[in-house]
Amino acid sequence: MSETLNRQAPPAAAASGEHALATRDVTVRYNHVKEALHPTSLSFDAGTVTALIGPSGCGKSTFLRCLNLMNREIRACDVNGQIIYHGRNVNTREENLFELRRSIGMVFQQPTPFRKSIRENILFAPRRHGMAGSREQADELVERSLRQAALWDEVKDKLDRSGLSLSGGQQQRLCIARTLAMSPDVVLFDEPCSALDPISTFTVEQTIRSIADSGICVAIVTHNMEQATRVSDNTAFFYMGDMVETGPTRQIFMAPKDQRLSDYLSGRFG
Ligand SMILES: Nc1ncnc2c1ncn2[C@@H]1O[C@H](COP(=O)(O)OP(=O)(O)OP(=O)(O)O)[C@@H](O)[C@H]1O
Repeated sequence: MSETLNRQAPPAAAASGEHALATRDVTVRYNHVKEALHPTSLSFDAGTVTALIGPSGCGKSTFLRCLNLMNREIRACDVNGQIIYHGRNVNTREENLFELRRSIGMVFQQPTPFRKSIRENILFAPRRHGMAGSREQADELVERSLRQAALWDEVKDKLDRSGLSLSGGQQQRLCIARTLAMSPDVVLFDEPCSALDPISTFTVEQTIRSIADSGICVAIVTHNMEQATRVSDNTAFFYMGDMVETGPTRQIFMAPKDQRLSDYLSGRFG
């Protein structure tokens, strides 16, 4: 834990003055009534991992889904406030979701490979976006994406096998590779390891870290405090729909300011 917390400061992506992603007073209501997320302002920089932590039902997944407008897929869900992607508010009806989600990818709790070969899992979205035209380009994209997700060595000789034939941890890395194939500059992870064994978790965490180290902005919802300390640069703590405290991960875990965060970290509730 201390080794992770001693990590050097993340690349100064914010040196340019612009966050990869930010929210300003974002709120979410389900069924047009219940405010599950109270006004939340948070920013995310390229090359960093931000962990979103807090007890069950506090609104972390709700908030994460705001970041690529995924809550739009939920009926009667209102998202207000600004979601600013490279300086532009994308929380407008005019926003092209297809294009936005190409740049802001998402990996879910349960690995969800398509019922297709490993190769076709990677190429599915790029083809829909008119990428990966020639056989050579497609091969290059498959290899690059699988390498980035630390899966290439394990599957390079069986790219035509079904993605579903892989183990759970490999399936999750296939889903990560599939997301990376679109060359996103933000990747959102919603509890990506909660269905995985410890060894697969370790590999996925390393992958998440290397994705951020390659310059991509990463946000991850996690229940696992150790995981937050291992992979993240910054942490935001949510409680009952409020983003209560945020800061460098070391500070959040070593010197929490808010009593609720202190209580949460000491296991008084969870
Ligand atoms: N589709 C939905 N419709 C109605 N209410 C919802 C919906 N999704 C979430 N909620 C409610 O919004 C609140 C926040 O839920 P959310 O899933 O964002 O919390 P969370 O912190 O991610 O929890 P968990 O860690 O258990 O996944 C909860 O009260 C939840 O019941």
